[in-house]
Amino acid sequence: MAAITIRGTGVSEGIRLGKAFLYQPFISQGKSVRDTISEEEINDEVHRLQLAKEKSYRELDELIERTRAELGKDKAAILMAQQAFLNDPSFCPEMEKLIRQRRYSAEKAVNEVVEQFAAIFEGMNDEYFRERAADVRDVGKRLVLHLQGKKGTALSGIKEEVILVADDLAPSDTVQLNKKYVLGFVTRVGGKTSHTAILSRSLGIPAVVGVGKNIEQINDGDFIIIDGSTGECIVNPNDRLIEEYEAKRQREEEALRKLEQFTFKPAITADGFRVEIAANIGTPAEAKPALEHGAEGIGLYRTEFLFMNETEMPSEEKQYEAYKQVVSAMKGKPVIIRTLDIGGDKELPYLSLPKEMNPFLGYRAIRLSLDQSELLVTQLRAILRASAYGKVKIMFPMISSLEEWRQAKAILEEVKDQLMKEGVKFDPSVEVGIMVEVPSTAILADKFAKEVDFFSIGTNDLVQYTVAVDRMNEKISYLYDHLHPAVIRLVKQVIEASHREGKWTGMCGGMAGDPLAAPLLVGLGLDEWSMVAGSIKKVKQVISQINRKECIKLVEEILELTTTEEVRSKLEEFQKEKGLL
Ligand SMILES: C=C(OP(=O)(O)O)C(=O)O
Ligand SMILES: [Mg+2]
Repeated sequence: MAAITIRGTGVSEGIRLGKAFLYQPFISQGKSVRDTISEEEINDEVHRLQLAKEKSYRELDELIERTRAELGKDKAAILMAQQAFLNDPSFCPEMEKLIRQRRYSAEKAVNEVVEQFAAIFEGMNDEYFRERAADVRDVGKRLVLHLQGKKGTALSGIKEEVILVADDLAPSDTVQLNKKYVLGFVTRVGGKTSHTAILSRSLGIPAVVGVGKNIEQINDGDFIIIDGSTGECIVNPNDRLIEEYEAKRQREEEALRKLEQFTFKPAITADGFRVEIAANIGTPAEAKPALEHGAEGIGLYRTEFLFMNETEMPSEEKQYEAYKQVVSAMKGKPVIIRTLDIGGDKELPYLSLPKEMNPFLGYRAIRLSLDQSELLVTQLRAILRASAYGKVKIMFPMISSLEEWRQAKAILEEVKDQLMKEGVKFDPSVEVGIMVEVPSTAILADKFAKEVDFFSIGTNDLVQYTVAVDRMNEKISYLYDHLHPAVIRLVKQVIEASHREGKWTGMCGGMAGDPLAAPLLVGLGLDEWSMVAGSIKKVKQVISQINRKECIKLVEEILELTTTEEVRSKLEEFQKEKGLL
C-alpha cells in the first residue's frame, strides 16, 4: 500500500506515530434510523425520547462531577450549560411536538431541533455565542446515542495507544479521554483557535486540524504519522518514512528532555545577569500549571476572560474569589492583575458595545473603564481585597496619555480610601503600573516613568499600532513582526526610561516568549519577562547559555540594521554560533 500524505493545520507541535482510532459517534450501530413513524408508535417514541433525556441528564451529572474534580470549575461549566439545554422549555418539548405532530422519529426530531438551535447561535455576531453551537450539537449527539441504546461514547473505552481521528471533538468528548492513551489528534474541521486546538495545546498532545475531506483516506486501524508543527499526516507510511520520523521524534524528545532541567532554575546569563520569568494566564485554573512550568510569578493575568465567560457583569464577590484563587495559588510570588481589557477583538455581549469602524482604535480597555468607572471601581475593590493574600500588582491596559493614567490612579486611590474606611484588609503598598502598547506611551516613557511603579510592554498591540498592521488580518501578517527595527527602538526607549527613574520594565507580549529575541532583550536589560507557560523552559535555556556583555554588543549591531529580515538573520546567526539553533 502506497503512503499518502494529507495536510491540515498543525496546532500543537510534536511528532507521533501510531494506530488511527476513528471516532464516529454518529454512526448508528445495528439499528437503522428511520425518519418517520406510524400513528400507533407515537407514544412509544415520545417515551424513548424521555428516557434518552433522563439518561443524558444523569450522564452529564457524572461528567460534571468528574470534570470539576479533575479539570476545575471552568471546564465543568461547559457541561452545566449543556445540561441547561436539556431543561430548556423550547428544546425537548419542541422535539416531542415534532414526534406528535409530524410523526418524526425521535432521532430526526432531535437533529431538527438541535440544528435550529445551532443555526441561531451560528448566526450571532459574537464568538462566544457562536461556540455554543458546538455545545448544542454535543447535547444532540448524546441524546441520539442514548436513543440508539449506546452507553456514552467510545472515547472513554480507549485502552491502547492511538491517534484519534475525528470530525471534530466536542467539549464533552475531550473530558472523557484518557490522556495516557491518546498520542495525538487529527480532525476534519477546525483552525488555530478551535476547541480541539486549544485543548491539545493545554494537554501537550500533538494535533493536526482542518484536514478536510481527505480525512476519509484514513481507515480505522491504519498506521499513521502526524507532525503537529507542519500539519502533515502520513497514512500507511513505508519503512523508510517510519524510520525517518521515528528518528525525528526521538531527537525532539531528547531536546525536550534537555529542556526539562531548566524548568525550575532561575534565569541567569553565563555572566550573572538575572531576570524574572513569569507566565501569562487568563483563568485561575492556569495558575498551578504555570508554577509547574517554572513561572516565578504571573506577569499578566488577563481578567477579561472572567467577564467574557459570564452572561452578566461578574459581581465584586465573584471577581474577588477568582483573583484570590490566583493570588493564593501563587503563594507569595508576584501576580500582576490587569484591569479589564475589553473591546477590539474581545467583546462582552451583555455590555452591548456600539459597532465601530475601527474597533482597535476605538472604545476599549482603559477608555471604557474610565468612561464606565463603576466597572473599574468594582474591579479595583475586588483586586485590592485579594491583595491581602499575597503579592498583587495592578496594571492598566492600553494607556495612551498621562491623563488616562492619572485618572485611573486617582480612582485607585479613592477605592483604597474607601476600603480603609470600611476596615477591609488589603495591601496598601501594591505596585501600580501600565501596559505600554501604544506608541504615544512608549514615546513619552520618560514622563510616565516618573509616576508609575513599572511598565509592562505589550508587543502584541505595540507592533500593531507602530507598524499600522491589524494583528488579526492574515493577509498582511507578513508585516506583523516584533523584530521590526522601529519596535526595537521603542522597547529600548521604554526600558531605559524606567531605569533612569529607578523603576523596572516587564514585557508580556509575544516577543518575551520568543527564544530568538531573548539575546536582544537581555542586551536591552529587560527586567521581567512574561509568556505562555509552555515557552518558559526554552527561554530560560537560551538565557542561561548567553552572556550579557555579548548581548549588549549584539544590540549595538542590531540598532544599525534597517529591516526586520536583517534583524532576524542577525539573531539567528548569533544563536547558531552558540549552538542554540
Ligand atoms: C499582552 C498584550 O495584551 P493582549 O494580547 O491581551 O492584547 C499585548 O498587547 O501585547
Ligand atoms: Mg494588548
